[in-house]
Amino acid sequence: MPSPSPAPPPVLPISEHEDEIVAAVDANPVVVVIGETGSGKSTQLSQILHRRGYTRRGAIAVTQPRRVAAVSVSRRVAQELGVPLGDEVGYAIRFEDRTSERTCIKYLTDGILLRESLSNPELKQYSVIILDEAHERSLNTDILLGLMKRLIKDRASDLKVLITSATLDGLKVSKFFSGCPVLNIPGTLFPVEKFYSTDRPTNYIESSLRTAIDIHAKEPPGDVLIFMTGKDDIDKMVSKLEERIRNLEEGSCIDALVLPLHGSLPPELQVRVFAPAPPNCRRFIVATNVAETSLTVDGVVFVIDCGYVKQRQYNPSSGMYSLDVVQISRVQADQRAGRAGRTRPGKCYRLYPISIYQNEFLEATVPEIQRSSLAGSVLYLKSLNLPDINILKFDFLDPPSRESLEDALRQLYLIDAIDENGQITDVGRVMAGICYKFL
Ligand SMILES: Nc1ncnc2c1ncn2[C@@H]1O[C@H](COP(=O)(O)OP(=O)(O)OP(=O)(O)O)[C@@H](O)[C@H]1O
Repeated sequence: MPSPSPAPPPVLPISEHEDEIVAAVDANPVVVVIGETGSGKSTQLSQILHRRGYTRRGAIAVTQPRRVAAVSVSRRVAQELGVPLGDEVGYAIRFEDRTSERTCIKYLTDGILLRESLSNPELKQYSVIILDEAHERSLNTDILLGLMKRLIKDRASDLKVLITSATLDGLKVSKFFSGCPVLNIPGTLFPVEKFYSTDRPTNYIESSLRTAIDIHAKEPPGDVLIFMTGKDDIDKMVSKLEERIRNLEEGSCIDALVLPLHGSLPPELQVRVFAPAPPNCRRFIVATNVAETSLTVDGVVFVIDCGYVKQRQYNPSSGMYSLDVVQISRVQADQRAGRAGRTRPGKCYRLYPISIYQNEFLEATVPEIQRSSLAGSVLYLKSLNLPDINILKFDFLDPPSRESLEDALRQLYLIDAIDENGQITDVGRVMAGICYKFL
């Protein structure tokens, strides 16, 4: 089968800093790369290092906190290099491994990299590990940050680690990695104009609907990405939006197609959003925060951001999780806005006043590690058999509370996963394998 014809290489802000990036990577085991949304971190860094010979000794792994991002970014990189997906460029996500022995650029979820390190703690198959979207502060990425810190001591001569983020506090990460260099890549590709509401709406679904219909009626062609908090809101939004579009006067607007996008959608339905829009048709993509980072949906010009997200919160005193709708952080708001302006100028409608963005939103999302049960992660760390590891003193970028670490140890002891000395049991090892099989 002939290879797909290569897309013209984009001149992205990051491409203009290729020499500087390569010089920093040549000279240091760890480099932090901070770049604005759409500057090219996810798609270009791996290609730059591949071009400069870093795949001669091993593959480049690029982690993503979300499956849909691992698939879509690897697809884009394969397209840019003009190779079939699964050959030199591939991806590995839960239940799906699209790589071969020839794969030298591999996109994978952070959970899959953790699973790989269970059977191969030194991750010798990789010459470069890029932890992408570190600002998301997923639990798995935070554990990987700690593991990378150990790993580069053992593999200082043959492993490079890059940590990339749109907004992560570079100095803090640099300090964590003993003062490693931080490269700030300025510049975005296209401008995104931001509009704020004067008040917080009482009903964000209704307000998003009104804004979407307004765009459809008044704005030139361009797809609309609408952020909702979860599947239930998305289902409601999709059916109401379809109904309102049906009720518009015939011929008053171009055609419309409404597509949901969330983590529990089967992959074949998720990828529908990456297919080109039918001619003369505006697509409305109604998504959770799976669309917040790394994704480029070609055609998206307008973003509607309700300012909320559904977040799991663990309470170690009760041992219970709650699922709460909470305000997003400024980092998340900027990531959401950054989904527009990637292939052309865009507009972002924030359904909250600028004062809320500036004064009420937290600067960054609370790291998942500080709001999760750590039983699975502690079990994982124990199963690695790392020498001299003390879980209560494991080197985390933002350490979880002692209470949640002790809670995790207690829970693991109660289910016989560790013994009274804190050593992992045979049962614990089986459990760790099962946990990470499903990541
Ligand atoms: N599937 C795609 N279709 C069209 N253009 C794309 C696609 N994927 C990437 N691009 C182009 O490449 C640019 C860089 O994308 P990339 O994902 O590498 O940026 P990034 O810096 O990682 O952004 P973010 O931090 O927002 O994830 C986009 O702004 C867009 O112009």
